[in-house]
This record gives sequence, structure tokens and C-alpha cells, in this order.
Amino acid sequence: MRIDIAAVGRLKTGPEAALVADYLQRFARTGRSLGLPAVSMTEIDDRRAVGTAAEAELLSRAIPAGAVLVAMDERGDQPGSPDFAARLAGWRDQARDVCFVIGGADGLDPGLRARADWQISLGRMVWPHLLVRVMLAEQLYRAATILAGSPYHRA
Ligand SMILES: C[S@@+](CC[C@H](N)C(=O)[O-])C[C@H]1O[C@@H](n2cnc3c(N)ncnc32)[C@H](O)[C@@H]1O
Repeated sequence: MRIDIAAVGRLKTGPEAALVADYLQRFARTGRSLGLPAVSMTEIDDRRAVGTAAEAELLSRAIPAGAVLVAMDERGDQPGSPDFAARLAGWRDQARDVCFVIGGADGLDPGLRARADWQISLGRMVWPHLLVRVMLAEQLYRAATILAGSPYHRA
């Protein structure tokens, strides 16, 4: 199994970058004994404002062949954290690769969204893509703690 995040925009230094690094490091540490690999991140440059179709082409190159494609989109399903953890465990048990995609300022290309196996919404409000990266990283870590039975997730 591989877990990838392919995202439009580059996270340099700053609070969002620090949070993403921290949650992904915690995920790697907790996930190791659960058979969950560390997350690989691919960033697509958004400086040239090439449009969502061109961004989709670049994002697609980062999606491993055969991977479960999960699009982050405010119109998607709103799973609870335990449901998300159960999906992650299912992909692990089936040795499936999974790739989460996050769009840029103009969102994800409709064609890429339509190709997704699952669309996840973090609520109906639109969040800045850098915060979506932070929240996805946190939910991955939370999922690992749920699978590990650790007390981080108390709900
Ligand atoms: C600033 S948003 C783009 C909004 C854009 N106007 C649209 O219609 O998609 C950038 C990216 O963050 C992610 N995103 C933003 N809000 C989200 C939410 N509530 N749930 C899941 N992903 C979200 C999506 O991947 C989106 O493409």
C-alpha cells in the first residue's frame, strides 16, 4: 500500500507547513505498527495559473496506476472520523494504493472529480486549500489513532 496526497500549490515555511509536517510525522509513527505507510506528498505549482484542466493533467501524473482516487471537495460525502478510519483500514487490508487530491484556488477539474472513487467534504463551507491539507493530515493521524485504539479520538 502507498498513501499519496497530490495537491495544487506549494507549502513553503509557515504555520500550515509546520502543522502538515507534524500531523504526517505523527501518522507515520502511529501507522508503522498498523501496516500504514508514511504519506508521500506531491505539490503542483500554481504560480502560472494554467487552469484547472492543466492542473488536473499534472495531478493525474502523481496518481499511482490503480490507486483509489479520493477527491477533496466540499460537495462530497461527509464521513465521520471512525468511518474514514475504517475505509483506510479496508484499503490497507486489500493492499490498495490511495491518492487524495486537493485542488487550487479554482478548485478541482470536473473531469478529475468525476473520475474519483470517493469525494470527501470537510463540511459544505469552502476552505483554503492549504488548510484542507492540514485538516486531511490531521484526519489521517486521527484515523491511525482510532485504528490503534489510542485515546486521541475521544468522541
Ligand atoms: C479554495 S478551494 C477551491 C474552491 C473552488 N471555488 C471550487 O469551487 O472548488 C481549493 C480546494 O480545497 C479543497 N476544499 C476546499 N473546501 C473543501 C471542503 N469543504 N471539503 C473538502 N475539500 C475542500 C478542494 O480540493 C478544493 O478544490
